[in-house]
Amino acid sequence: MRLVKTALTIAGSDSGGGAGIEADLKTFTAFGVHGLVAITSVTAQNTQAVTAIHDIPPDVVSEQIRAVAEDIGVDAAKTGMLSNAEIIKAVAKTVKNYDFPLVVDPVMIAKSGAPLLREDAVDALIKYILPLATLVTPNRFEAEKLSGMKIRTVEDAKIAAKKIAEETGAKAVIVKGGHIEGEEAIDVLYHNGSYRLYRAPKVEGCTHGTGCSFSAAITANLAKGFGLEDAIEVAKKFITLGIAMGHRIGHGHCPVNQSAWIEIPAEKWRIYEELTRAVREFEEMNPVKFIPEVGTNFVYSLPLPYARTRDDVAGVKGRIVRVGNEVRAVGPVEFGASDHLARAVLTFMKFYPEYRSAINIRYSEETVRLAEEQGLVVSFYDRREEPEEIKEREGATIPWGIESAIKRVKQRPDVIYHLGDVGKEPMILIFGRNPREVLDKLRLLL
Ligand SMILES: Nc1ncnc2c1ncn2[C@@H]1O[C@H](COP(=O)(O)OP(=O)(O)OP(=O)(O)O)[C@@H](O)[C@H]1O
Ligand SMILES: Cc1ncc(CO)c(N)n1
Repeated sequence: MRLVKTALTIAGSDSGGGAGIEADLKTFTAFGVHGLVAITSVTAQNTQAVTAIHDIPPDVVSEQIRAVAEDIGVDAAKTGMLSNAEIIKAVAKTVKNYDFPLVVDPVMIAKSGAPLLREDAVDALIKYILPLATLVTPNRFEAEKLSGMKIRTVEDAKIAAKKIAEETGAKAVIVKGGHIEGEEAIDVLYHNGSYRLYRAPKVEGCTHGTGCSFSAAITANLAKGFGLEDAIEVAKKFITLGIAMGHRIGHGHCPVNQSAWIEIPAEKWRIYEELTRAVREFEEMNPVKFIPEVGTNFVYSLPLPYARTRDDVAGVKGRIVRVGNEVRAVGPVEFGASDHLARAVLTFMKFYPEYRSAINIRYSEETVRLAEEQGLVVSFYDRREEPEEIKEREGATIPWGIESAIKRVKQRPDVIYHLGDVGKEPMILIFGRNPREVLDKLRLLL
């Protein structure tokens, strides 16, 4: 028995790695599905343009499908760029020999505006491929072409989805809302005679490869045995995250980030483990004299580009306090458990992205002197220099303070302190790439 599921993509290659086969394979991997490919066309492409297209001979496309289907087996497949009518006919003829579910992304034009399907091949797509589709995933413009009607609203999308299903014989159609006006990206599914809407807020981010990655995510989840509607639900979450976390590369439309889906949870788990261990070590060091009145926190942030808000930074819930003669963490390590120190580390990362961990300890002149003697780079900020408009803005003091302390010294600081203000306890912050490094610096001060 084969334990891993397989998904096949029949599509073109995007040398920029943002769309096409490359996006599909990354998406399959993000869902733990083994990816198979039948390349239809090689494009020279980047985030700005498609500069060359070389179609693969139709019999070679068919043979790629046959080779993997016969030996390995295909749990679900998708089509992307099919380029010309001959390839379309060859693909239709070959996939008919097998009974895997087929998701058809009717790719016509790239984000950059380049045609990826010959004008005269649209009819072939309708005639030969759509009748075989478990699901068709047109964007607004593709749906207009396939239905022959204008689409401006969700209501229009509903009519078009039904029309495409009824006229082509596709089992289900989802008209995607990325190009339809509005605050939300609403995708309209027509399936088994009824509608279902999939909604997500429109996010600022990277949209090269959204259609490919979305249909690949649906295909991967079909391969895993999800029902169609559940597969789409997961794919919708996946694509929304991928757009928001897009890789800022190239000079045109930047690509979706398919690995955010697995990287964020994996990193969170690693951070949780490392920080929990470090907090235990800190407790064992029992540095009673380092615990300030407000308590200590110890934080560790997700890496960039995932570190955006305090919820992306792990800390100790309830802080680390002094109980009699002992140092104890009040609660467990959790993401979002720190406010002040999380903001400090997020600001620090703007200047030194690898420095993701920090701890705050009680201020004393002696500790600051010791840090300097030990060769640590020490800087400070003075709350009395804080501009009025910063004081008035909720949560702005710490970012301002950390930034001014960083700018005060030529090297990257290890330690930043401030002397407090009315009702504000003075404090020392120690920064490091990870909790281990923070503890190593702290040991120098014991
Ligand atoms: N800015 C956005 N914010 C959130 N979701 C979006 C955004 N843009 C597109 N989407 C979603 O991404 C998915 C793909 O839709 P889109 O309409 O962008 O496909 P496409 O035009 O085929 O993409 P491609 O550029 O790869 O051809 C859909 O689920 C859509 O709702
Ligand atoms: C190869 C390829 N397939 C699909 C798309 C759709 O975005 C693209 N830009 N390039």
